[in-house]
Amino acid sequence: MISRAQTQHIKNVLSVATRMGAADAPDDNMLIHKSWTRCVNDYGLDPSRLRAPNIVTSDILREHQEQIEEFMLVARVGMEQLYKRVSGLDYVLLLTDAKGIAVDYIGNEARSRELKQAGLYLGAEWSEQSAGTCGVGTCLVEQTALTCHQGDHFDPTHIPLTCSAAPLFDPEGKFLAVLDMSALTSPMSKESQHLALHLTVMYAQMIEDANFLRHFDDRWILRLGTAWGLVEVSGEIMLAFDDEGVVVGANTGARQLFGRRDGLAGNEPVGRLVCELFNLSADELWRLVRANGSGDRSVVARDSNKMFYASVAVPRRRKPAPLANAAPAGGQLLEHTSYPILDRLAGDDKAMRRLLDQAKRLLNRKLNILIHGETGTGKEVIAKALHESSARAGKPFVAVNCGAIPESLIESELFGYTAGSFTGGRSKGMKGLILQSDGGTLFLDEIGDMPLHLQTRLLRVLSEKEVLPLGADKPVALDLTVIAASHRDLRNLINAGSFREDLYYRLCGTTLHLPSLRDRTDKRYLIEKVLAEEAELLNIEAGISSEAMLQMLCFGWPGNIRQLRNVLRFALAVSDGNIIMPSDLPQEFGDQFVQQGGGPAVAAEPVAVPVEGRTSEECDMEQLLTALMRNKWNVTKAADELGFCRATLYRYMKKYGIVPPNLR
Ligand SMILES: Nc1ncnc2c1ncn2[C@@H]1O[C@H](COP(=O)(O)OP(=O)(O)OP(=O)(O)O)[C@@H](O)[C@H]1O
Repeated sequence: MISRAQTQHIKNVLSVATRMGAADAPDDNMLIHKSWTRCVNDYGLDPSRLRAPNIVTSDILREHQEQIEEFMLVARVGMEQLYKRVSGLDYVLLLTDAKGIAVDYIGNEARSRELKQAGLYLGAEWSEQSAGTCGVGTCLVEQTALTCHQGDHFDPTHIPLTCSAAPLFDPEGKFLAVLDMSALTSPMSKESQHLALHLTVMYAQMIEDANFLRHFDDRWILRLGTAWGLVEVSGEIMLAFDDEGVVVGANTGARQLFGRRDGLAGNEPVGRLVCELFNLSADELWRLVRANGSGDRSVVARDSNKMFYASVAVPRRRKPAPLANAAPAGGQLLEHTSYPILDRLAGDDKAMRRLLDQAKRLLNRKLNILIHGETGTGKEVIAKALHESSARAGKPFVAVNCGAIPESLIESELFGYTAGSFTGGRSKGMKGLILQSDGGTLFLDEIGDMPLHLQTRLLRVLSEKEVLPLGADKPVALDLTVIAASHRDLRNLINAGSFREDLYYRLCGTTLHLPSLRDRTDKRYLIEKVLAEEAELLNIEAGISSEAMLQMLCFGWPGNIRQLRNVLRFALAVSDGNIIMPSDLPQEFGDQFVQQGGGPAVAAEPVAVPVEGRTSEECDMEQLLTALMRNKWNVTKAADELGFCRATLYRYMKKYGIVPPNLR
């Protein structure tokens, strides 16, 4: 049902789109009106056809995320900072890629239904072609920051929204992403969004510059600014150059100064000598490096005659020197990326592989990490693996379950106490768990259960890097990495007032989301791995029958990998031989299998499968059965899921002797 306001909006859009098409009359809302015209004339969109938001599938979303995943890590830090600035104002932050797909999102979880309905959500497609004129889509086309406020939107369903968007470019100057700050409701006047646009532009620039510095962390960086005291920290204009003084990268500010951004004419600074671009001799350039912030730091750009203050930062990381007998000239040395402890945590599950790649890149950075996942998904296991793969391996790894320590003891356990400082304490006092982890990693499991007053003390430990034991008059300095974990969404706890927002931001330098076992596609790998580990403890060789394997693959695993380990331990204990049979599994396995329509359709005779490796035939049968059971034996749906036609699916069923339950 179209409202009166929407009908008026449609008329307005169509009248502008046809008028502008005839004579490109300038007006005060030019960008928006040009976009309406494109939507009608170029993309054939009809404003009277209301569109539901297009949210892509999780597989497609993952593909888009994978394309820019390194950049996303940097952007996430900026987004969290920005969200902190605007929290309580009901804004949502979206990061879209250059195709307009929202690859990252931060919003109020309590309003996630409404936000999803409006398309302000992870996976939403906001290109102009798909959504019409909007903050992200129009920013993508115009490559400039803008606010698309209420009636500026093309689609009448979007007219309650306000969206401020800013473009992000990669270190080569190519369009990379859009940062968008949107709200479901806002005051009528577009001016009300002035600050929102300003903040979006500012954080987009900060993210872009952080990405630039990450990309060129093995190069010299020349920073230029117009304020003398701020030039070391401002990223207004940055050029990366090599040991010969040749520019190898320029940020957006520098590209604008030299009149060129991707595709636009001008003098490309990359490839030229720094001394050619400014009135600087080579000696003066290196003097700037040595001056380290003091002395005369003014330089003048030769093209524009503009004066700037300059500073030069030394490379943060040196490229490894080529090895003797290394690859031929031009060949690349591979970076060392093998971390066996982390690598063994997953098989071929895409989400886990991505998470592990992300984890590897975080190693040895001074970042605290938050791990989120259902109980038993392996949060502590991954925290320990991160510790053991880092330079802190060999130093203490101290795990604390904040939910398991009685509230009355948690303070003394964590912070420790001096002799005689509390009744019932040890006479010599006690070094708390925080201090015990000095030099290593402190793993705080179930951080959401930590009482509020201790959150305040923990925050102080993290920000000041020192701890004050109970009864002590002087704090003790420490150096530690904190990995915190929770199965609950901490943002909900923040909204409910039981978790400190500042502590949350301090803890989540980055967040790793562990998938639940039922969603993992490497269940067979995990079953075989945990079975091998349990068998080794008993000093036996163990295997598993095809049917028991099938029942385990089809099980829902509410207790995740912990439950898997317990089930295998139980099965090995009750098994007659060393091959686990369906009868060795707890009762609920058989029950769930029959409810899903499984049963003795295949491999009535138990067959031991080797713990390592499997044939492609077994794999196909397994996929086939899983798809059939997941779709309640609906052959059409199962075939769709597998990407076969029905006839092919029937052919496979015949080949493996799979009989649907209703025909048995
Ligand atoms: N990748 C893995 N490979 C083998 N075993 C694993 C793996 N991940 C977890 N486990 C096993 O699962 C069990 C639970 O792991 P862990 O304690 O790390 O889970 P958790 O998510 O921290 O649980 P909780 O939220 O209840 O504290 C342990 O027995 C652990 O050995």
